Amino acid sequence: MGEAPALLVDDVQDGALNGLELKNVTCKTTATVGDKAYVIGGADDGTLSIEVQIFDRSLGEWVRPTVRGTKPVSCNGLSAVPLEDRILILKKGSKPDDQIWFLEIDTQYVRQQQKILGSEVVAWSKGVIGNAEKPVVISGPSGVGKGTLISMLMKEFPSMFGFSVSHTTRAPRGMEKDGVHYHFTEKSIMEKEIKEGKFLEFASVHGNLYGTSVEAVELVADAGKRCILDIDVQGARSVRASSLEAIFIFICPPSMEELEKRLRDRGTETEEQILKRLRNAEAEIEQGKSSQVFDFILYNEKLEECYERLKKLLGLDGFITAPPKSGPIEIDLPMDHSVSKIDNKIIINCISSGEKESKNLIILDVSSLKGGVPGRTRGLNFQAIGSFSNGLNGIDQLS
Ligand SMILES: Nc1ncnc2c1ncn2[C@@H]1O[C@H](COP(=O)(O)OP(=O)(O)OP(=O)(O)O)[C@@H](O)[C@H]1O
Ligand SMILES: Nc1nc2c(ncn2[C@@H]2O[C@H](COP(=O)(O)O)[C@@H](O)[C@H]2O)c(=O)[nH]1
Repeated sequence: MGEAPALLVDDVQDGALNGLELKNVTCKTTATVGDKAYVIGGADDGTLSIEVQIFDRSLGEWVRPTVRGTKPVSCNGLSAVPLEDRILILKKGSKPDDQIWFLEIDTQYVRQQQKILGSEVVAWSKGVIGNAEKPVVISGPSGVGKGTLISMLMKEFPSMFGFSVSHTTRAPRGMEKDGVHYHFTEKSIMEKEIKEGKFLEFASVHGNLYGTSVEAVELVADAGKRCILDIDVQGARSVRASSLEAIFIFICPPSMEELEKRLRDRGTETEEQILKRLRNAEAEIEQGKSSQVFDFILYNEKLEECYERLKKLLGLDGFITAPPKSGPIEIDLPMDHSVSKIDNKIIINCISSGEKESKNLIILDVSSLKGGVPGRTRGLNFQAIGSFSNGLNGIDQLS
């Protein structure tokens, strides 16, 4: 049986937190986890995003953490519910797709960032109802046919897959477009952005810097599509170690001779580059076959056969046309609500004007949360009880 409902929202409307004065507090909320009180709300300096400050009770001092992820824009009020490794934030008076957020405070990603920076880090991720399909990471030596296979998949299933557009410091090839094939950038800029935590992974490949930005993966998720990442083995290893749950596929050439032929026939690299890519290919193939990173290895000998096996792996064999795309499920929370928590259930009590008590409840189940950075916490489930004037977006009311 669950414990008695406990109101965990601690609005600091009176400007005081445990006897400490807070200046200009408007629409701020605190959530206490252990010795730390997280003060979350609109910035005092007039910026539009929600800011975070931490009061460390054990040290008796304020800490301004490094904040990773896209910050939510400020709103008319916030509720905060501490969970194990993150704080659930419900935004009042925001659009349905912008109401549920998580402030990660002790997730794998946050701990990793704290280790790198040696200071306090928190990270924002948006709450997503249900479970989206896992992203697909495709790796393999240069010239094996990754891009060709991905193009075929995107052409056949345009509404299902979205490509994660990487950043690179290499020069564009003839037909390549900035922002479509890659974000072409400069080394110094990319290095600065890596330090700022904008990249999910990055690696030096064949003498240039390549990386997947958190935003590149978020953009695909926002479009309701399954993300495909075309990255090298080092990048795949980094993603495997991150909080992003994905399927990892390694594409192998039938032989080194065939790989060389494909690279030469493609005609996009200089002789020096071809030789460098072939040298690197031997080590990549060895790592791809022996490492624990990859879930599947596909040999790309005959293109059509390899493509059919790829579709089978992704559960797409037998699809005559792409399955219909369903929009994201959203809940439209009313402006007036109170929040409590019983076990893994967050009870949102929706109070209509004139009512003292409400019979309208939304119950958010946070028992199966997954992931976090880059940008999204998935696995939220919900149940709606009663009649809602605001209604639920994208789903029928359950009772
Ligand atoms: N099974 C195949 N048989 C013959 N040629 C192939 C096959 N698969 C791909 N190719 C050709 O090989 C060349 C390299 O393919 P592609 O550019 O897709 O490789 P890649 O793995 O994406 O390389 P990179 O990592 O350098 O981007 C292309 O010209 C493509 O048309
Ligand atoms: N670790 C990463 N590797 C990447 C990324 N984007 C591409 N790549 C890999 O680089 C090589 C070379 O690509 P090319 O376009 O110059 O031929 C190839 O193996 C790609 O898979 C990335 O974001 N991160």
